[in-house]
Amino acid sequence: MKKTKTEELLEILSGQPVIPVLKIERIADAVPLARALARGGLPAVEITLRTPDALDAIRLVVDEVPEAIVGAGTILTGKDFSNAASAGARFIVSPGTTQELLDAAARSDVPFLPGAVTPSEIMAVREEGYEVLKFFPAEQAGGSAFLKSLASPLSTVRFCPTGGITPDNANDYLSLPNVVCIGGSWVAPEAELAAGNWDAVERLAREAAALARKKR
Ligand SMILES: O=C(O)C(=O)C[C@H](O)[C@H](O)COP(=O)(O)O
Repeated sequence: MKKTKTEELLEILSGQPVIPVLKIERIADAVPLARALARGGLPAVEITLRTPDALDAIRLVVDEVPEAIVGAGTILTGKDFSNAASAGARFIVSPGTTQELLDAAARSDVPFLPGAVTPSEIMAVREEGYEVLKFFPAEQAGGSAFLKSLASPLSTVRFCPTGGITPDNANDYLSLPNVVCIGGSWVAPEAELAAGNWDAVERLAREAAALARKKR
């Protein structure tokens, strides 16, 4: 039987503890970066639409790095959604949720990870059929303590928190029952990208991939 979009999304997100959030300034970095992350054990990545070449970067990685699972992030409009889906993104991530995005997601076969923070926002998105959500900006919005408090009243909802997460606080999130994975940019630091230091990126990815969902 064909998987539902939620099943597809959960399969991708639960495959690794950390989803790298990538801002690709130089298109030439896209392929070696995705390869280094995959070698380190993080094949699923979120390429954000925050740079002019982001859609081209998605296309390139989809074409040239078959081991990568390419998602698109910073999706703010219905047009962004359809552009990213056409570029080959396998999942679509937004920092928040709008009706326009929900409509675009409903028309598409590509799974959507919508953002929500407050109980009311989460309940509204849940009414639309979403039970796997992005929680952004995680640290600034209340961090792991906030997420933990959502687990009992909103027990069916699970999150991928991002924003301000580092190796130092990663386990605070990964140890929560309502966290599927975390997102973060620390595995692809700008300085290492600028220097083309793919071995360093691979090392960071390997460390991130080894983060365990251990209990506190
Ligand atoms: O662009 C998006 O779609 C976002 O929601 C933002 C990113 O997830 C965070 O910017 C990552 O946060 P840092 O790891 O603190 O850099």
